[in-house]
Amino acid sequence: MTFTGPIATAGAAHPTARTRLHVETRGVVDPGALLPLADATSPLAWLREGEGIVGIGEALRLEFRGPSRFADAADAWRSIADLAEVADAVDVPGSGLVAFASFAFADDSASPSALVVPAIVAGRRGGRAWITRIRPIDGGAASLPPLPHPTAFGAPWRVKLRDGALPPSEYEAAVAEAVGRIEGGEFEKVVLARELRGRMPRGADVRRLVSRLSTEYPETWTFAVDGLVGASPETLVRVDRGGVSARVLAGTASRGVDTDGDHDAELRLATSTKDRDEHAFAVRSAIETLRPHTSRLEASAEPFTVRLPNLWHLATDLDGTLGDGSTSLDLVAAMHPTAAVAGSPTDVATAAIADLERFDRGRYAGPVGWIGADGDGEWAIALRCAQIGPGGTVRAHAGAGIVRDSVPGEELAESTIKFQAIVDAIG
Ligand SMILES: C=C(O[C@H]1C=CC=C(C(=O)O)[C@@H]1O)C(=O)O
Repeated sequence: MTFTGPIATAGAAHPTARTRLHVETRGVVDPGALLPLADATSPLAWLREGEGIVGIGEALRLEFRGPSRFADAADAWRSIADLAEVADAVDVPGSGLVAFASFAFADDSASPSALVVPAIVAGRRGGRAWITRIRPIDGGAASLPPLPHPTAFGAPWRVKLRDGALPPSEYEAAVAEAVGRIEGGEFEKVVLARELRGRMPRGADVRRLVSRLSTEYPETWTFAVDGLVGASPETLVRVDRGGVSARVLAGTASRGVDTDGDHDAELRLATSTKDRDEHAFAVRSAIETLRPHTSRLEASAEPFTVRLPNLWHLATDLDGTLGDGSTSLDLVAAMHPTAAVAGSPTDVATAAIADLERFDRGRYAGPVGWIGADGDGEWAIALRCAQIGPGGTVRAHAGAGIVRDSVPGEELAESTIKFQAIVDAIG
């Protein structure tokens, strides 16, 4: 697929990477919950443990497609940040100029990757709250947008999700085929996903879904960017004043039904050769891609277990120091797709996904997050999520890492547990 270049859409009169933005951040009395400030039908949000940012309106929006989507977005952002006039009286991660972004998983996806600079950002971090107002300097609004007001959530709504592409029997067949190819030496690991579909009622308040996810999964990154809503436990990369960190996840077990069963499930996962192998591929790929950009990079010595309400994961934390002046988006470009969502080796596994899944993942398993004017930012892998499309269509995806010892029925069950976050929140 060929690159079509940044596509100017809403926001400023003719928004491009050359658009000059005026940005003002000032501290405010803590407004309490941030979500009631967000737009009801297309909220922008990045939340964890009661902190984060929400965006309202659009000052600038750029879209990117094709294999160069990350590099093009990174270049565009450098230009936008260089040209912006920023007065930031708060100076914490997320204050000042920020863009929310979400990228398609595959180079040939029909889904555009979007970089959205809100007209207003409301944030809270480390006990400080702020409001940022952003306007285009040329040809746009002459004054800053008005301060936002909270609005009550609209009526409750539910969506019944049904099997979409790769229904259970076909998913199991794809897993069996993948195991055969692994045994044949074609690749070592591939991550295969399946789809659920539904339709939201007209005018549904999407903040209800975001709110349910952040309440039920407070330790995850709850995000809403351009219709992509989810609660991801996996930090793709975080850059904060020269520090780089990531949380690699791969290897999953469902929670036990009682305390003893739960402890057994955790222990089985921590000692499972199959899960540790699957995890090792993901850690290796993350280290290999981050190392050239860091002057120091350390990984936790052993994988540890992370507990979510519905499942256990094996996790490894990476911590390092940026060595080459990369922005967080440059690192995202280098790291995507990790072995946690593609497989290993990356190229062969990515081709096998296209071949075995035979559907467009859209932004599922792509990077989602925010970037600031200095290039710092926080990015997750878009997991446990649903994409809300035109007319209220909903597409949700969940997958599992397939290795030599994978059993189709067990991988299907694992994908079902992973769906639980979004299925329970939406349905
Ligand atoms: C591909 C997904 O999860 C990845 C992240 C954590 C654990 C995974 C696993 O155990 O297979 C997957 O690699 C998904 O949630 O759709």
